[in-house]
Amino acid sequence: MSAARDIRPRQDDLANLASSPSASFNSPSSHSSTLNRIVPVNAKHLKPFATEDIKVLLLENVNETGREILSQQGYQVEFLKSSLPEDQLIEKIRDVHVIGIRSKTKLTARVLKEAKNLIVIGCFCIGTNQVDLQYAADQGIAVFNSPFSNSRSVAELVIGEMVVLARQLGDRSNEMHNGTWNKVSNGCWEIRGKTLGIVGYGHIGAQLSVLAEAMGMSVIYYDVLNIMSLGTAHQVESLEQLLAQADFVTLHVPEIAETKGMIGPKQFEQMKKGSYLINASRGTVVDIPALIDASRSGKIAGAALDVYPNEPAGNGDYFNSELNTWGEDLRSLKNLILTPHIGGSTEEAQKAIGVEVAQALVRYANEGSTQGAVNLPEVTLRSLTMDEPNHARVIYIHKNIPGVLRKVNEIIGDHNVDKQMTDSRGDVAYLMADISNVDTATIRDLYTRLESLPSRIMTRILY
Ligand SMILES: NC(=O)C1=CN([C@@H]2O[C@H](COP(=O)(O)OP(=O)(O)OC[C@H]3O[C@@H](n4cnc5c(N)ncnc54)[C@H](O)[C@@H]3O)[C@@H](O)[C@H]2O)C=CC1
Ligand SMILES: O=C(O)C(=O)COP(=O)(O)O
Repeated sequence: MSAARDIRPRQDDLANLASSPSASFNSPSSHSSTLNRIVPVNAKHLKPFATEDIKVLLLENVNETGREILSQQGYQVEFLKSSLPEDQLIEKIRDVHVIGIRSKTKLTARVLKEAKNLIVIGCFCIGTNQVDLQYAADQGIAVFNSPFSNSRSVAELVIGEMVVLARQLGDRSNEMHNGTWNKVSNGCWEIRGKTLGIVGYGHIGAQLSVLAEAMGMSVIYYDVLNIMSLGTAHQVESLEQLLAQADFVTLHVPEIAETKGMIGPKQFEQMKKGSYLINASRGTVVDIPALIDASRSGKIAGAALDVYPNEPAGNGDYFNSELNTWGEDLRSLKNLILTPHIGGSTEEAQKAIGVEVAQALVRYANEGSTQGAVNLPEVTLRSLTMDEPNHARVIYIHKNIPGVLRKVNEIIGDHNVDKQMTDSRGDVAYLMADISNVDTATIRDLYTRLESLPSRIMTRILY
């Protein structure tokens, strides 16, 4: 069995590498020109560095299932319960190879520019709008998420909220907490027989559709894609049609340019009088001042919000509601449920997300597999074993321009390439090749030559 080693870009090893007899390294000028280092690692699994060298930063209270998987790899795992303000994030991210976040932490181009050692981002949630995915891809940084592990939790929350809104339970409960007995049936309804309008019929919307029908509701949905309906739900052609028919409108779209302010004054006008709005997608999808107006005027009979345009960083922080033009805020409204972005916050969801995303991070760091990545082409080769002596896996992330593969194959083609896979996504391409019968000096030489190609974004060699 051979010793397993790895070559990886790493900024803080200038001294080690500059003295390397078999390779020359230039000073770093950008993320993609950071330096590499060669570290022996344990022979059972191939690692990108010596395991104890990998620095992982986990923010926003990532579940312990994920923390354990990463710690068991021997990585250095730093865990924080909340997100960080941008300046502190920039300080911390400079040093780390792997970062795990949830929906709050914004990984903008400005932040990522400082992340010289970063190879991968794990979003321990569904949404990836908080990450500049294209910038990350352009730097060769892979991004993973958990596409559906909390979908059911969100769908169940929405079902619960519809009953709570239809029966004004939030207000009744508040009154009782204040010592007031107020037994009313006016404006209180069953949800059976009502129409639910789902905007965005993806993982959450579709799951909700099934649950709502089981409660006796009729389901209509609007989506930019033509999507097969479940049960007896049916797709409508426009948002306007949905708003005109639905007793409950619930939003399950991603935060993208097209969905910002999707529900504003005009859409509240188009809703049925006495209907309800639920938003557990992203805060920017609903115009909050318009919601306040629609609630004050009695156009809508209630609303449930789980997400906000500006959310506090951590527990205990002050929640500041936006105001309408009259200076009225959300907290003053009747029959309004406000929850602190807990749609996906169940034990089941968080445990499953912890496992799923941490495993993807380990697979990427240890083996280079981009299966499930949201910003890079999905490329995978079968798992590496250390049974094959003098075996190396070349990972070459490069600009998707003509002629690159010829150049790469000129470099690796003199060796025994056992398998190779390449794919592109937009301007970025990802190549993986397993090579046998190569010694350390050859690996260094391959690395140096690949690094010197103008198409290079990031080179990693696992061995
Ligand atoms: N409150 C919470 O804790 C949680 C919130 N979320 C949010 O919910 C969103 C939806 O989640 P999933 O259902 O898993 O996403 P998904 O990607 O499975 O489904 C989204 C659907 O929205 C549709 N869509 C996109 N743009 C649209 C537009 N302009 N008009 C109509 N439909 C449009 C898509 O075609 C897709 O079918 C996530 O992006 C995330 O932001 C997700 C999980 C938890
Ligand atoms: O999964 C998502 O997109 C969510 O919005 C849940 O976010 P969270 O992990 O609770 O910060």
